[in-house]
Amino acid sequence: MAAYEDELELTRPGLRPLLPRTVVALDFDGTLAPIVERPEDARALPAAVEVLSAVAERVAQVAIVTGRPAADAVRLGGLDDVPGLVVFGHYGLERWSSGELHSPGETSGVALARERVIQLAASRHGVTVEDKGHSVAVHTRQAEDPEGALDELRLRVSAIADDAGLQVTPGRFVLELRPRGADKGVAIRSLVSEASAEAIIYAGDDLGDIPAADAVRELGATGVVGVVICSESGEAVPEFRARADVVVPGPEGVLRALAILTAE
Ligand SMILES: O=P(O)(O)OC[C@H]1O[C@H](O[C@H]2O[C@H](CO)[C@@H](O)[C@H](O)[C@H]2O)[C@H](O)[C@@H](O)[C@@H]1O
Repeated sequence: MAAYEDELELTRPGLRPLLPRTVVALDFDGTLAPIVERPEDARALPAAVEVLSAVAERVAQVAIVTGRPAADAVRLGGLDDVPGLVVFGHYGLERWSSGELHSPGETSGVALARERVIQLAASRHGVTVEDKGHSVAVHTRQAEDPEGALDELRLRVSAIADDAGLQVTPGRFVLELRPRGADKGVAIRSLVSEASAEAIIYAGDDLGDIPAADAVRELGATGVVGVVICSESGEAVPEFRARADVVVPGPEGVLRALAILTAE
């Protein structure tokens, strides 16, 4: 237990006094919610609401920044009980706070992409499509050879994205087709700016979290103290782990680190 505390304090000495002026931002899948076979079965750890509520009392802002629709993350996490929580969904395209969702209108190109990836998945055992409204995700975790299936699909999904005017965001056994422009780095910068924060803690694990980690570093150059936590439950991508100050054992480790950091 002391190890996290030591690591967090050693990584950024003086972080604790800055907590009232700190933003704590977390990814959802793999960071608050353990990875599961089917996206619809993901749930935040039962302790998440209690820990995040306690953190919210000590810091300037608690936020979730996820590739999921914001409302899905709130529902799957039971997060509407966390005071003052802000949830950026679709990598920042959507914003949820105090029960209100701000979401853009229909995103052009998604209907075409949806139709084409459903066709693609239909002939491939274990390849599934998650329809997220503003984006679609092609998952291979349930295929016999998830990595092989992902590799086989990359070029085809890329061609569909080009035709639909969308971008492909790869992740763990998933290729997402989504509107260009939003990324987790933009979301992190706006959270820090809105809160006039002097410190930012970000926890994540996947490729989509890299822009957030890079934003933390860029903000560091402007004097904002930053800590990047990698949630490692056996699947964190090396590119994100390499950017982390602290590696903790999965969602339980993330909650424990936050509880230690914000303990009185
Ligand atoms: O930004 P995140 O909150 O990490 O969301 C990224 C994507 O996560 C989800 O997929 C991942 O988790 C699933 C459930 O554990 C797992 O089955 C899948 O293999 C992972 O890639 C989610 O389904 C996507 O929509 C998110 O964009």
